[in-house]
Amino acid sequence: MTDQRSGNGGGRRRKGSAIAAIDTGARRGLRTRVKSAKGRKLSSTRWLDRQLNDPYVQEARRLGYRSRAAFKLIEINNQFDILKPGMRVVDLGAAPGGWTQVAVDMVGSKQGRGQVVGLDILEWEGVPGATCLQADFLDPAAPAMIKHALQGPVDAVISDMSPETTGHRQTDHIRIIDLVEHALLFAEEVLAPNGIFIAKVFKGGTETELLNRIKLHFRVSKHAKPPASRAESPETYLIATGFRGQNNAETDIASAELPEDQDWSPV
Ligand SMILES: C[S@@+](CC[C@H](N)C(=O)[O-])C[C@H]1O[C@@H](n2cnc3c(N)ncnc32)[C@H](O)[C@@H]1O
Repeated sequence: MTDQRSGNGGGRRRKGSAIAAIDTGARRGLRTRVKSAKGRKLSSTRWLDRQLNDPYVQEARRLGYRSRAAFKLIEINNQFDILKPGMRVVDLGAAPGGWTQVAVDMVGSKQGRGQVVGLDILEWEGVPGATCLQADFLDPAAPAMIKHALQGPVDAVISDMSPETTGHRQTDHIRIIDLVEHALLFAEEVLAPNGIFIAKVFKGGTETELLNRIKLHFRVSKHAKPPASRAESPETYLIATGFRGQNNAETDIASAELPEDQDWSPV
């Protein structure tokens, strides 16, 4: 995976070796530390301390991943065998780019296979091998912007989008569900038959309506909390596979038009 790495940093990396390194006891250490902090707000010193002691943070730095979140996608993929060479992937809530880097590696877009399009509301640095866009996904023009960048129907829509949390459980829940619903509607438009949808949700909060919709459009749906997801975080991931394919993705993507009053060029 040496040349497939999309970020900074040097050294060679074999497939899965990052996770293997963390698996050897370090993850157990992480769990202990995180549990001890559970329920308490961390001071900036303790936050820094936790960052320095977090093996995922250290491993991300060593391997040139832009975020420790990269390992969540690697672990989800290890568990569900989702991303494969040649796939076309849309990554929502992509900044600073950890998932995008992993997706680029897995589909082989740097070697001319597959395609990765990432989007975030924040300013972010482009990831080599991916088309990186900056826009609010809730902006009505954002789906057209992504479709415009796509070269055909999508195999996986993956969303790690999360709103800024307020600490108020119900507000945070409503905000993330809103993002997931928009991501799901978009996935229903662009996915190829058998496509995959992954989205971050908050535990205990996946609305029945949302789950019913997922069941209608996908053959299998599950929840997963990868080990890299901090134990005290309410986040969990919804994994839906086997898109039933009742759409016009090919035509819809090919005919997407952008409003002219804005600069839509990739970052
Ligand atoms: C947990 S971070 C994603 C980390 C990323 N997956 C990685 O591996 O580096 C969540 C992201 O969701 C983005 N986000 C939240 N609301 C958004 C929106 N309305 N449109 C686009 N991105 C959004 C945030 O800006 C943030 O970068």
